[in-house]
Amino acid sequence: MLCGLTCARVFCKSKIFLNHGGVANKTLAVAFPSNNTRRNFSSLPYGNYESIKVDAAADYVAKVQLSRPKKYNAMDKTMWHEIQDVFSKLDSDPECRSVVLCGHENFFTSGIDLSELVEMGQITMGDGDIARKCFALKKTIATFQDSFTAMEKCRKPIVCAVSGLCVGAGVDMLAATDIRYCSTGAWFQVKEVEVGLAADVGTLQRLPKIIGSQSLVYDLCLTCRKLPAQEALSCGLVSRLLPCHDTLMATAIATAKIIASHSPVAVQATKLGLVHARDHTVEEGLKFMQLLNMALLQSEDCATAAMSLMNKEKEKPTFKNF
Ligand SMILES: CC/C=C\C=C\CC(=O)SCCNC(=O)CCNC(=O)[C@H](O)C(C)(C)COP(=O)(O)OP(=O)(O)OC[C@H]1O[C@@H](n2cnc3c(N)ncnc32)[C@H](O)[C@@H]1OP(=O)(O)O
Repeated sequence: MLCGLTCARVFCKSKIFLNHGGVANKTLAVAFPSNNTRRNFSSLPYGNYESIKVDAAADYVAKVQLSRPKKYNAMDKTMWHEIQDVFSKLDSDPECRSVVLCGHENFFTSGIDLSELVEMGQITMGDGDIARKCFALKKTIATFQDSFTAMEKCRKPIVCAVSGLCVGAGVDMLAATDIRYCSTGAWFQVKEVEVGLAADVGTLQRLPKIIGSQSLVYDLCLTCRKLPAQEALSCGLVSRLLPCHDTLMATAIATAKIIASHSPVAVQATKLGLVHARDHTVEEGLKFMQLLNMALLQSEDCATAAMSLMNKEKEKPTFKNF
């Protein structure tokens, strides 16, 4: 903190001095190094996916689109694997600062590909020892869980845009994202009980912490009724309801762009702090932030941002990738 704020003061003074000397741009060059280039996320290492498409929605904003349209984006093994893979890669890609996750304009996803459930059923049917079957199933469930947990672990905030249906594992996935928007006509269904399962890839853990009402959580999870867009908005499952898919996408991208314009250090630390806060007491969360910020307050981003505000700069400062 000391280092960051000291830098801010030094920069601040030098700007005043340089302004008098009429070379303010030099100050900007020193304070806001611009080493940034636009990245096309559709190239390697993101170019070889089958069930998802990865693209650049804007500078520093990756767009991940679920893409098995003939099956309403049902999640087969490939898609589960690719979701895990892409969010792990985006997590450590310094040129990605935020992500927009979307599906098709008529469907986000119809949940797990039912053939995966059949395959899991076959494990139980086969001859062989029950303990070994149990461990095989446990491993499969853990692999599916890891896909969505990779989204939560990805330090880059994820803005999820849902149009049309979002069923079963789609809700588990949605619940692992950070900002959720939908368009008119979207609907959500926690369908697992209807297919003879208890949801096991995140809905039961994350949904109660997203929507305040326990009664509504039980209602949705036990009746499997379809939650319409307007009710999803009023219960807080989504924070914005847009009139159509195009406006939804434009709004989600605009939000992701704003996030990408901020200090990546501050943004990523904020996501870490919020995910931690969800699962800990206030006291534990405050201690966690002491430890996190005793490092991060020393970032040059803090000096840069503070100086820009103090000097009432018209242009937003730029920050190095992270
Ligand atoms: C360890 C376990 C981990 C995770 C568990 C997750 C649990 C879940 O996800 S539960 C939810 C499972 N999903 C479903 O039950 C949805 C099943 N599908 C439907 O109910 C309907 O298809 C629909 C989504 C409501 C859409 O209906 P409709 O508009 O009439 O279109 P269809 O003709 O039915 O579908 C078009 C095409 O897509 C195929 N498809 C749709 N969803 C799935 C799916 N989940 N799995 C596999 N295939 C799916 C459907 O069969 C059609 O394909 P065709 O080849 O054209 O027949």
